[in-house]
Amino acid sequence: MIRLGAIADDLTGATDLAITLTAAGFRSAVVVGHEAVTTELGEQADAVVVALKSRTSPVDQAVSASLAALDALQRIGAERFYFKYCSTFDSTPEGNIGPVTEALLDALDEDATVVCPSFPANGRTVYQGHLFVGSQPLDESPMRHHPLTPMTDSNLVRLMAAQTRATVGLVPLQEVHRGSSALREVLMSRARDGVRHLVVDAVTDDDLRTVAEAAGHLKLLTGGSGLAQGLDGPRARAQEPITVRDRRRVVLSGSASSMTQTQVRHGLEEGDGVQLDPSALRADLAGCVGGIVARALAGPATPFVVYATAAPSDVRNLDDAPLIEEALGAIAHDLVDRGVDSLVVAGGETSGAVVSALDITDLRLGPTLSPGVAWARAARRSGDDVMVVLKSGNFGGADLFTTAWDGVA
Ligand SMILES: Nc1ncnc2c1ncn2[C@@H]1O[C@H](COP(=O)(O)OP(=O)(O)O)[C@@H](O)[C@H]1O
Ligand SMILES: O=C(O)[C@@H](O)C(=O)COP(=O)(O)O
Repeated sequence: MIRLGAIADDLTGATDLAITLTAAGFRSAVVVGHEAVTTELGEQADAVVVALKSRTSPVDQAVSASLAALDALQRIGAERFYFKYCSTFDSTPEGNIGPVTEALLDALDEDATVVCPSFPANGRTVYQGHLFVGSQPLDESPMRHHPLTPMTDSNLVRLMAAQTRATVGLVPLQEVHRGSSALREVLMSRARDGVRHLVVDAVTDDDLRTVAEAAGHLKLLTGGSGLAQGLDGPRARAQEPITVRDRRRVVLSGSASSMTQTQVRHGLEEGDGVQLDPSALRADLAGCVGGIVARALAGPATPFVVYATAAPSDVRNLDDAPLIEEALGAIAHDLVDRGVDSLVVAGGETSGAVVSALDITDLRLGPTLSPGVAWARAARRSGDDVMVVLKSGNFGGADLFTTAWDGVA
């Protein structure tokens, strides 16, 4: 019987959470969409994370996909749940974090939950309800210019209140520092007073462990992956061995995040690459894909980086986003068809597109490269496996695109 059922609003978020759950001693599996949740999986894993692509989808679609995932997880025995969203609270003014949390609480007949995106290992902390990225408030960080979910406020209470009709309240750090028993009393009493979404401050991993312990009575937790450090798995040895046979090292980057831009520039200095040109893609998608695949296969570039954005000025028209995703998915498909057995993919939406083009059903996490970034063995519906790193936009060091293969190749 699985101990934890999780729902992640994008793919990199799902792998990020599974990395933390694996470290916390859960045998974890990431599955793509609710249809891939099976009874066998429930027997093999202690935690199942359903990866959705719902972060920027219309609210009603995000809600129905999340409820379908909840239902599938309940069917394989899950009684405790985790809604994973971005540690930078990536969302639109109307959702989808608020409406999905609300719908999950209703379906579970629960009064309240915590809202806890803090992830100190990657510089995301929450103080007095304000989300910081490193030393900058969220709205002064590069997230202000994110192409799909620009974040122009750092106040989580205000952001969440705009996305839900229910009451949102703040549990400040002082309450967290009183320890888990006292904090649990606070969470319970605020819930009795009708506060449904409890934004809890946390600036260190210790704070997160206190929050997780205090929230032990809640059926639903919500947050980034950091909060999951405080969950106790059955301590199974859970990491998947990763083996890469093919020498070619290809990075597919649709991410427009500032860390990815640094990684793209570094990768181009160390290896080779090509930038996607939306107008050329629009004119002849198949021709562009074929040309790029041929160049990547000519290798052995270390690495070969296919990228959409190397500088903020590269993002000219957001309407190009689906075309870029389609192209990167098609490139991934052709490369794997021709024997490439490992790919580093940057960006959550982009990872969703690549995973769907490769018809991947589930992922098991292998060695970690940096907080929130790890290799995974991805099982395809066709029966073969491919090794992937699905990198969240702002995660990983500057040299990730060159060093990712050290130790597995
Ligand atoms: N130059 C560009 N022009 C238009 N859209 C872009 C460009 N670069 C990236 N995108 C789109 O922006 C989105 C980036 O989201 P994602 O893959 O989640 O990465 P991140 O959140 O790290 O930026 C994708 O849909 C991608 O196709
Ligand atoms: O919590 C996080 O920051 C990540 O797991 C995540 O969700 C990042 O999303 P993308 O930047 O869209 O990859």
